[in-house]
Amino acid sequence: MPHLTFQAAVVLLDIEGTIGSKTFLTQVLAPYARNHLRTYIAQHADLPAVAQALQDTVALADTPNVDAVDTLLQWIAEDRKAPPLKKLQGLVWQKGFEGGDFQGHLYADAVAALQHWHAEGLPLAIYSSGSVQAQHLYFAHSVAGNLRPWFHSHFDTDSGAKVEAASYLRIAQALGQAPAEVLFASDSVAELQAAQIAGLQVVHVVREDTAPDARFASVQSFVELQVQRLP
Ligand SMILES: CSCCC(=O)C(=O)COP(=O)(O)O
Ligand SMILES: [Mg+2]
Repeated sequence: MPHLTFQAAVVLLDIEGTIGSKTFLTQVLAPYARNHLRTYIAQHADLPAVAQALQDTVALADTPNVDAVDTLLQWIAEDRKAPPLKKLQGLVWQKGFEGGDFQGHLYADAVAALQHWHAEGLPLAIYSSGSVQAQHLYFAHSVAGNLRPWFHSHFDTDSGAKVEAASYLRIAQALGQAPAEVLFASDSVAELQAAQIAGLQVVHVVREDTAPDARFASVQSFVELQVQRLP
């Protein structure tokens, strides 16, 4: 039974730890990227997106003069949400998603809530560190089938870092909504703090591997959350 009710014009959702499990990223997607990254880059170095990501990796690297691929592999090991890594991961994962090696993980309660909100005409948007291209793959090849039509918009760190309030203001503007009319759901307290500073409504999603935080209204499952659509 729902015990938390919000009124919103758009629901903006984080992926990892919120609607999908963290372990899918750490146990499935990250190892796949680790195993295929070097070969992928060698075969696609002429693609502008790959060349740009390599250039950005060198610019962001903590240690100068280290091979860009070694830096990227180190970032995978640390689960670093570095934008050039996330862009490259999306490209590397394409074959795995399209070939059926894995499907985007989604919690059953999240699928039910997304389906319900979509059927009610409530626009749904995603804001993830995963690139928009990777998000498209994730939902086109999810455990619940092709859910891409359910989503109105996708945002990644091209809109700014997820821990900066300005990013949420940009997203609200892109959605054509006042910040207060957007509800943001995430497992990350730092993200919720940034979104709240920007004026969004926020809800903390506390899954099995997330520490609760008394500062935020929270749910353990989307079954507990009701969203009434603002006109
Ligand atoms: C959609 S790509 C897979 C998820 C991913 O790479 C990621 O970094 C998820 O981060 P989030 O901001 O959704 O917690
Ligand atoms: Mg997350």
